[in-house]
Formats: sequence, C-alpha cells, structure tokens
Amino acid sequence: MTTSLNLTIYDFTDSHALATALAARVADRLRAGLLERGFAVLAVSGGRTPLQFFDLLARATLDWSKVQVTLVDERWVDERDPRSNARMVREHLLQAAAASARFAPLYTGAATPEEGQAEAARRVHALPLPFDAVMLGMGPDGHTASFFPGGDQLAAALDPNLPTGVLPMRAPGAGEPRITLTLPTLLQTRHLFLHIEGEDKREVLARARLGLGEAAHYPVRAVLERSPVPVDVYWCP
Ligand SMILES: O=C1O[C@H](COP(=O)(O)O)[C@@H](O)[C@H](O)[C@H]1O
Repeated sequence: MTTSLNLTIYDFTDSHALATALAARVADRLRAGLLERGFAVLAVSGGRTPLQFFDLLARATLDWSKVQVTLVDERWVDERDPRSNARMVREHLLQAAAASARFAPLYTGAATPEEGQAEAARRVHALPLPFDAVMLGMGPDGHTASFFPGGDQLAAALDPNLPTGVLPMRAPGAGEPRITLTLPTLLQTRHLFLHIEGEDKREVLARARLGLGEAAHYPVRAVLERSPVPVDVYWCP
C-alpha cells in the first residue's frame, strides 16, 4: 500500500484478487449508506476493466432494491452496441442479487448527446446525492470518465464554477461522441475509487501525480487535485 496526500494505492497480484477486494469494499460502502440514509447511490465507469468487479459486486448481500446506480460517462451508442457502457452494467452488474437495483442510464436514445443532454441531466439531478461511491477508470491517455485530453468541452466539464450536471464530449481519442458527468458532479461523493490495471496505467498515474510535462494536463490529475475525499486507487498488473 502506498499513501500520499490525497491518494492511497492498494496493490493486488491479479485482477481477481483486486475485484474481490474492491467488490467487498464497495458493498460495505453501500451497506453503510443504506444504514444511514435508507438508500444508497453508486456511480460506475464503463470500459472493460470493471467487468469482473461488477460480476462479484452483483452477488453482494445487501438490499439492492434501495440502491440507485448510474454511470459516470457513456458512449453515445444504442444499448445493443457492444461499446455501450449501459449494456455492460446491465449484463454484469444488474444481475443476481443486484437485479433489483434501480438504474439511471445516461444514454437517452436521442440522436446526439446534445439532444439527450437535458434528459440525462434530469436523471442525474433526480438522484439523491451525494453518491455513496464513485468508481472511476482511466485510459492510457490519462482520461477518466469522458474527460478526454483535447475534449471539446473538457474545460467546462472540469470547471468548479459551473452548475452540476452532464456535458456532451467529443475528442480525437474518444471514438464516438460521449456524455459525461461533470467533475463537480462526480465529486459529490463520500468515497472515490480509481480502478486501473496494467503497468502502463500505473506509469500514467505516476506521471499524472508528479505533474511531469504533458502529464500535468492529464484529466485524471484534475480529479486527484480537486477531490475533497481521499482517492483510493485499486491496481494490479
Ligand atoms: O471509454 C471509457 O474508458 C475508460 C477506461 O476504460 P478501461 O476499459 O480502459 O478501464 C472508462 O473508465 C470509461 O468509463 C469509458 O467510457
């Protein structure tokens, strides 16, 4: 375990050990929320990394009918598309015990994220924040959620002075158009986790922490700098 200012890194030997520990930790956070408020709210990332974590968390014993789940970001594609983050959540997290959780997807079926933005924002604003836990991932380019380097709305998405909500995002490295919770929105959380796997991502994170060269502008660094709660990083090779 490595600790610095607002960041603790938990190292695991493999992805199964990581997913097991992370699922237990997040289930505990949800149980604590249920005990305290009678409900719990969880925001998760997409991509491929969380798959095993989702499969294990879905089996956790807790009152999932009182848990609301949303995504930190979404690729603007239909849920039948294999790249849909919502599809991954439905197929891997909203299963087993977690099948009774309520899900607020960000994709609305509108033609563009700009057209879907108001409805996606309405869904997010209907959640009883703060989140009990926000789960972030990170790409090898230092993006997290859909805060992409060179993103057309990156500055606005990271702006602490703008109202909370969601923003469309288009970027050279993003593939399809995106929609993302803004940074002030996802920082309304009691616990913040960053789940990364692979030596390359550890190196990216290390450079972002030090703020060396172009890594000073990696979007993930903005999260590390501004998070009001410690960031718990779960990593394995
Ligand atoms: O496109 C995305 O990528 C990131 C990282 O995905 P990973 O599979 O490399 O961990 C993910 O966190 C984000 O939610 C997703 O939209």
